[in-house]
Amino acid sequence: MTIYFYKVDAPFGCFSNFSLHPIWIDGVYWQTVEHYYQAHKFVGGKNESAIAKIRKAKTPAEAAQIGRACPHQWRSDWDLVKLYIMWEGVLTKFMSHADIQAILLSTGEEILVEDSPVDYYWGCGEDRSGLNKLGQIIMNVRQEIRWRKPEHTWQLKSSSVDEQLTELVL
Ligand SMILES: Nc1c(N[C@@H]2O[C@H](COP(=O)(O)O)[C@@H](O)[C@H]2O)[nH]c(=O)[nH]c1=O
Repeated sequence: MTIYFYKVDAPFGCFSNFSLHPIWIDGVYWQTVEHYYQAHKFVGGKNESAIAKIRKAKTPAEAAQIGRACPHQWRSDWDLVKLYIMWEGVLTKFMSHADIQAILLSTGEEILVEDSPVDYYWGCGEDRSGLNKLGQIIMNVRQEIRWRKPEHTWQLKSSSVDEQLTELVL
């Protein structure tokens, strides 16, 4: 069963980047992943003062509004780095908050889809044909957490460390 998420106050709303789960990255505090993601459009760009404005934005919607304005001021490599920035923010979020990490792991192998009616890159768009990059990142993070926390890795539970190493080497 595919799990669709989008609005923070709807089921699986904690998967949205707008959910109020702060993160610390490189000693810097961000109120939400959305604040972190939007601010990074301006790192090394022509208008670095936007970073502080986005960091202080009262809501993730406000952070997005500032971040989406003036695309000509974004860093020139934004399209190259945005997937990595998003992955880092989302991984940090689910590593930092045990309650939502448990919700993520409880989804097993279900497909996760950001059900945005307007975004065909991060979400699936109105007709659900979009790329769903955010859903893909969250599924990747789910697997990453299982690898980092072997107690969640049910596939490996039955075999010993020696057996696992042999499997990896062969
Ligand atoms: N959840 C959610 C949104 N979706 C988020 O917007 C971000 C993409 O922004 P951009 O790259 O600037 O188009 C990304 O984090 C995506 O998950 N947008 C919204 O306006 N409202 C919302 O409730």
